[in-house]
Amino acid sequence: MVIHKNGIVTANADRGALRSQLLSARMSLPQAEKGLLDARLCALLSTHLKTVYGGFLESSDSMGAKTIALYWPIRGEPDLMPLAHDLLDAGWQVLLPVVLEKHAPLRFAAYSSQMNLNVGAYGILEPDERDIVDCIPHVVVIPCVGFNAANYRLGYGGGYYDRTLASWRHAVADVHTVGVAYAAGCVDFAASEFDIPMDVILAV
Ligand SMILES: Nc1nc2c(c(=O)[nH]1)N(C=O)[C@@H](CNc1ccc(C(=O)N[C@@H](CCC(=O)O)C(=O)O)cc1)CN2
Ligand SMILES: Nc1ncnc2c1ncn2[C@@H]1O[C@H](COP(=O)(O)OP(=O)(O)OP(=O)(O)O)[C@@H](O)[C@H]1O
Repeated sequence: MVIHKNGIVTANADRGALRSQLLSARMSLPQAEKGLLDARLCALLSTHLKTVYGGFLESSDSMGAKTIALYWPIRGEPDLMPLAHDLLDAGWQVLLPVVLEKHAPLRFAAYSSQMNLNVGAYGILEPDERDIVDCIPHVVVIPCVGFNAANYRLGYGGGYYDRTLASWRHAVADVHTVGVAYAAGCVDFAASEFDIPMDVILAV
């Protein structure tokens, strides 16, 4: 048995039970509180990007614009889309995940402010597949249902981000992975064989 510090109790290695308890806790976060936390997380991510990349306006260099993969929020995930618009204004290319095929790596498509999004797999809004780009993003921001002290994350159990990062393994040193979560998502669990730790977890 594992007693997590936020009071959740699960059997050892029961990722499914942990996932569903974390999800119901996250979905019951009051809207007003969520709004404040999301604004803090946008500010934290923005500061982090400035620290790593030296200011938004230098997002273009001789190699072209910097690319960042965000996500369209579902199931009470932090909403970082307000930051997407600031990043676009500052010259970043913003990408969103597209599930073209189940049990396969994610693809990423260019997002722009006025675009219409389609309802994709799992009911998640995503850009049209004609906007898919083949590049590996400089930064991938990954929502976490839970995370542990060693920067491993728990997602929805599809293994999509793990498969995607594994598929970039030859270039993975160039991809900066940022897990984002609410602090209540910090729990103890053992990493599984496919789990790839995040470079950084930002939690509010
Ligand atoms: N906002 C957002 N978009 C994202 C992700 C994400 O984590 N967040 N993804 C990150 O991967 C991908 C979608 N991944 C998903 C994986 C599983 C389920 C899902 O509903 N799973 C079922 C159980 C799985 C099964 O047994 O087949 C469920 O929860 O009921 C949803 C999304 C791509 N887009
Ligand atoms: N690189 C990979 N190759 C093959 N299967 C993989 C790979 N990565 C993960 N999987 C499979 O995906 C399934 C889900 O993995 P896991 O529980 O780690 O998902 P998750 O990280 O919570 O989900 P997600 O990344 O979609 O948010 C597991 O059955 C695992 O075997």
